[in-house]
Amino acid sequence: MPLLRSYEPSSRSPADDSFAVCVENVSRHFGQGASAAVALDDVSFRIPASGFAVLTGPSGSGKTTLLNLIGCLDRPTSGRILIAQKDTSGFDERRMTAFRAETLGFVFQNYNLLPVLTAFENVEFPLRLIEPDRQRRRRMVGEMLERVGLGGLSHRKPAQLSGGQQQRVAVARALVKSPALVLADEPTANLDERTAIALIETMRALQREIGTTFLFSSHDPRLIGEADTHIEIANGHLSALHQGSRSLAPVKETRA
Ligand SMILES: Nc1ncnc2c1ncn2[C@@H]1O[C@H](COP(=O)(O)OP(=O)(O)OP(=O)(O)O)[C@@H](O)[C@H]1O
Repeated sequence: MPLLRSYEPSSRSPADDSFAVCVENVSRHFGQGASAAVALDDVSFRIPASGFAVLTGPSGSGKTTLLNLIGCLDRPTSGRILIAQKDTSGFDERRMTAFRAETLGFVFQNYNLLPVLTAFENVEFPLRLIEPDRQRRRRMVGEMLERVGLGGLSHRKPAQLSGGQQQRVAVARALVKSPALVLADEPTANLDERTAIALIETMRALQREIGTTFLFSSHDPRLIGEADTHIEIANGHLSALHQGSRSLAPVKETRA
């Protein structure tokens, strides 16, 4: 039986289950006094579960700040963020770390693979925290590397792989634990056109197969064109939210 599994959220209600991410009235301020900066100001939106979402905005608009908050790498100054029906605002550091390991996968513009490890070991690395059975872990890694088209190259180290192949290793590493949400920061920025298209197709196929939700920060029109949800931010505010072919007004939430 294939080891790739569909993500099954610990449901509270059918209404909750339909969203992988709920950002509710989130603000993030940095510094104080004259040096204070408002990176995000009262931002609210939702990303449906098992979808392809893209986040766009001009330089300095707050994209990285928002991805860091959703990735549980930072905390909002006010507001709250629910991921896979879990309110992350009450998490202490230990819970944040465990939640990241279990629920989130990350793909970076510069791949961020560990250079001393092979492709296989890079993909296996995040599983060590959550899958103690070595045999099972190795089967999951092998299956995922096959799935991204790198079955024959699993013994190679990152320096022996092309940029596109390295990014496939990074996608396999992010997806091997079937996370609820994968956050990807400009994943196609360093790839040529053909390689980028092939990577987008692979991510889309895996998203449909596993049911993981993807949230990309990207300027890539091919990724934006593929998105089910398009979140636009400008100057720390939600400027537009497009879902499917519809364009929705920014969602204003009141806290429960
Ligand atoms: N640690 C910080 N301290 C002070 N200001 C910050 C900090 N991090 C971000 N900012 C400010 O918050 C705003 C949003 O920054 P952010 O990095 O989120 O933008 P971005 O949309 O990701 O930009 P880019 O596309 O250029 O990477 C900017 O004005 C930035 O200067």
